Amino acid sequence: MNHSKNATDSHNEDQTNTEPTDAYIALGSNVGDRERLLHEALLLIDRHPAIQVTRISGIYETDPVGYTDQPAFLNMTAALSTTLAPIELLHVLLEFEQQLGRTRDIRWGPRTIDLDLLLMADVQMDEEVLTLPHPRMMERAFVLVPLHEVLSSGHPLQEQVNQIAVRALKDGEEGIALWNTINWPGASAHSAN
Ligand SMILES: Nc1ncnc2c1ncn2[C@@H]1O[C@H](COP(=O)(O)OP(=O)(O)OP(=O)(O)O)[C@@H](O)[C@H]1O
Ligand SMILES: Nc1nc2c(c(=O)[nH]1)N=C(CO)CN2
Repeated sequence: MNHSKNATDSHNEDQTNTEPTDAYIALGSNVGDRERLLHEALLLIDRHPAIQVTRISGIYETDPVGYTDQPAFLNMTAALSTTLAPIELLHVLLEFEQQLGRTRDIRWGPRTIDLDLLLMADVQMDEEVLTLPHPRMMERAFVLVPLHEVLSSGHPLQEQVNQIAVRALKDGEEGIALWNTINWPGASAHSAN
C-alpha cells in the first residue's frame, strides 16, 4: 500500500491523536455480492489517509444470530493502525457503511455491510454512540473465530478469544465455516502488511 498517510493530509485536520493506535474491526454482509462488499469496505478503509489495514482474517460463512430469518452472513475481521481518535474512526466506518448501501430497518437484520469497532488499544468507554470494547463481541463466535486470526500476539484478550474460537470451530455447532480468503496486495497468509 503506497498511500500517503501523513498527519498534514486534509482528512486529518480534526485529528486529536498523532501516534498510530491498533484497532480491530468486524465486517459482516448478508445482502448483495457479499464477498465484493467486504473487499470494497477494506479498500475504502485502507485508502483513508489516516488508516492502514495491517492484517485481515479469512472470510467465514456464518448462520445468522439474533434475528435468524435472514440469509447467511459472510464475516471477517481486520486489524488497523490509525492516528484517528475512536469516535473519528467510528464516524469513518459509519460513512463507509452508507457508501456501500447500508440501510437500518430491522435490528440485527439484513445488511449490505456492517462495520463494527471491536477494540482500540486499551480504550474503555460506555456511551450510546460508541462503546469499547464492543459490548457483544465476546458472545459472538462469528466475531471471535476471525478475530483470533488477527489479534496481535500478547494481546490481553488473546487467550480468551482463542479458547472460544477454537471451541466454536471444533464443536462445529456455531454454523461457521471458512468461505474464502481475500487476495490482498502484499498479503502473506492473511497479513495485509
Ligand atoms: N463499538 C461499536 N461499534 C460500532 N457501532 C457502535 C459501537 N458502540 C456503539 N455503536 C453504535 O451503535 C449504532 C448501531 O450500530 P449497528 O446498526 O451497526 O448495530 P448492529 O450491528 O445492528 O448491532 P450490534 O451493535 O449488536 O452489532 C451505531 O450507529 C453506533 O453509534
Ligand atoms: N452470523 C451473523 N449474525 C449476525 C451478524 C453477523 O455479522 N453475522 N450481525 C448481527 C448484527 O450485528 C446480527 N447477527
